[in-house]
Amino acid sequence: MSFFDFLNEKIAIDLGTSNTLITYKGKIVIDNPSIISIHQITGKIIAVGTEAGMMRGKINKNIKTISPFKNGVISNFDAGEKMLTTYIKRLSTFNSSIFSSSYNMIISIPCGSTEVEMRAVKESAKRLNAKKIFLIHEPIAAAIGGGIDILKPKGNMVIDIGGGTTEIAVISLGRIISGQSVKIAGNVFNEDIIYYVRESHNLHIGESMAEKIKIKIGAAVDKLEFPPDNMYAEGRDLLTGKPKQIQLSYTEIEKCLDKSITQIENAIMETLSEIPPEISADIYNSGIFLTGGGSLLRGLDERLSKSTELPVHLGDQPLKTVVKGSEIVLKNLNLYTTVLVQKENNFC
Ligand SMILES: Nc1ncnc2c1ncn2[C@@H]1O[C@H](COP(=O)(O)OP(=O)(O)OP(=O)(O)O)[C@@H](O)[C@H]1O
Repeated sequence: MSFFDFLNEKIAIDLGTSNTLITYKGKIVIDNPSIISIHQITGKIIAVGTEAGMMRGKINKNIKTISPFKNGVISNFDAGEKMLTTYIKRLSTFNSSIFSSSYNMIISIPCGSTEVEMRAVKESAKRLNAKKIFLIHEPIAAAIGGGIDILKPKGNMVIDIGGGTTEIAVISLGRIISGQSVKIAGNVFNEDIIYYVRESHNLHIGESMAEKIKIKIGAAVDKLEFPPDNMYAEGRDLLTGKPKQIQLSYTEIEKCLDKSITQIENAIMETLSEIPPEISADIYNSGIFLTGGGSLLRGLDERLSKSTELPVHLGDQPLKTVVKGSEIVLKNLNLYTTVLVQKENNFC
């Protein structure tokens, strides 16, 4: 029996810019928005997760709604820790002593994380009583969660489009050999929609409305086989100040997202142009694995396939791939030790 077998309790965490997912005993037990509402004066937690998300843009000046993670890393330490503590405490529904006992924890982080950011994540986890804390780069976890055997001497390309970052990585023998972490992902798509609606329809919409528009009619190509119906969007008329409703089509949203998607395409092309020819040959045959919530944008796989001239495989449950992969690594540490983040394998 190895050392790792003695560490029984295992928790995998995907601390995403948009969503926090936690697995415990092989099940996803927390799947909530990464948002917390805090009273500005007392510091008291008002709401966490879905409930806090519903409060966004609708609360009084004493209550602040905070997204503690920006571009995948903690930007507000206090709020991030409070949110994580609440979620870990919720695990006591499954094991009443989990918060007082110590456990093994794996946390996925973006490739571009600095030493300081990684230390901050580890420190927060330590204060949550975690015994051993492992870090894993998101694309590695995504590839494993997507069923790719990354330990083989074979090149694989993974693109994970999240809320804050798009992680582009070429992996071989369990290591990222080339890659980029670009700050263009779901949140920027929302900003594009807010800007477009303001400029073209004189309507000021909030973040939640932009998110709804993206999910209901967002598209990456102008011709869809199954186009969504037009939708109504509400906000404040910039000219009269009154509440107003407009109608939007998916082709409008496709146009306003085009610039950001082109930037993602450019980063993919740049990464492809830097890899060794043997790896290029592998990727020519195996194609690209596309995952993360942003990959759900209609027609994005088709568009990326056209621009790269490569097959693009869309994973199922793209919002859960990273945490699933992290969980697999934590359960099989003897096999996957080399894929964990260590100073010497921090390539991207
Ligand atoms: N159907 C959909 N169409 C388009 N975008 C979607 C859809 N569903 C979810 N998203 C977007 O996916 C993003 C969240 O994806 P995901 O949970 O993979 O990211 P994250 O892990 O929170 O972020 P990051 O990896 O950048 O830290 C959000 O921007 C959300 O709006």
